[in-house]
Amino acid sequence: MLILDKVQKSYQNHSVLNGISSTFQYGHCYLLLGDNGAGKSTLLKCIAGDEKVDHGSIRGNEHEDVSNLVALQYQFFESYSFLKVKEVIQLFTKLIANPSNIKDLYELLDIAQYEKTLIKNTSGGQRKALSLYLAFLMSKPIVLLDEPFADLDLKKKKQLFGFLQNQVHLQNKCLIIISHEIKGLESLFDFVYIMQDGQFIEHGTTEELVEKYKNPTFSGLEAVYFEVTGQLLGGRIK
Ligand SMILES: Nc1ncnc2c1ncn2[C@@H]1O[C@H](COP(=O)(O)OP(=O)(O)OP(=O)(O)O)[C@@H](O)[C@H]1O
Repeated sequence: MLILDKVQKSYQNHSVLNGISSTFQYGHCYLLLGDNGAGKSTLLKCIAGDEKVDHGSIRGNEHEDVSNLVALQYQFFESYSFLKVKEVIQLFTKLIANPSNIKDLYELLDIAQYEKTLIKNTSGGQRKALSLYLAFLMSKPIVLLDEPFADLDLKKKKQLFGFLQNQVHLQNKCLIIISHEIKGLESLFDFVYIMQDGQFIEHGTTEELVEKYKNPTFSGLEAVYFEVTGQLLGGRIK
């Protein structure tokens, strides 16, 4: 279990997380929605221990340090410029105590097609795919993903959807996913949290929220997001 208790974080007097509290369980997948700058990435970095919180706490059961239990996929992978993709994967596989066998993810992300490319010459999409692969290679029980579906075609999105479902239900992981590309993927998410100005302004199970918020133009979570924030998923309209 991951417990956030009144988490606060500021950058140079700019308050980014304003007292966030919640509990996240293993075997569930959580969708984190919010406008640009709402604080979503900062929250994931704090959970991963990459950023220190100013006040409040992030912990597991019995006050355990969760940062060792967490793998974070970054939006951009900038390291190891002069290594090839395959070499980075080999390096990580050697460094990790119990690397996961995730051949299906390797194939799904078409990594074989660019495994001989230097990191500095890979495309943004390929780097993202590599960071997604490394996040799962690490065999951590809590995995935090930042826009994993972006840059994937519909077929790949569906395959990744299946992979993530398997990670949650068969591997009993806790996934927290920032994603604005959720059309047709809603059933992956057990719970939805909507962030605004560093706070959760709404949360609940996907079913509860879809039942609570209806809209004549939008359906599913698009309707929920519009009703709660007055904005379109992925773009402002107010
Ligand atoms: N290292 C940093 N130093 C200073 N300000 C930062 C830093 N990281 C984030 N911020 C600021 O914190 C706020 C929240 O940023 P964050 O990246 O967490 O938002 P987000 O919800 O993930 O946005 P997006 O959807 O655009 O990625 C923004 O105003 C951003 O400029």
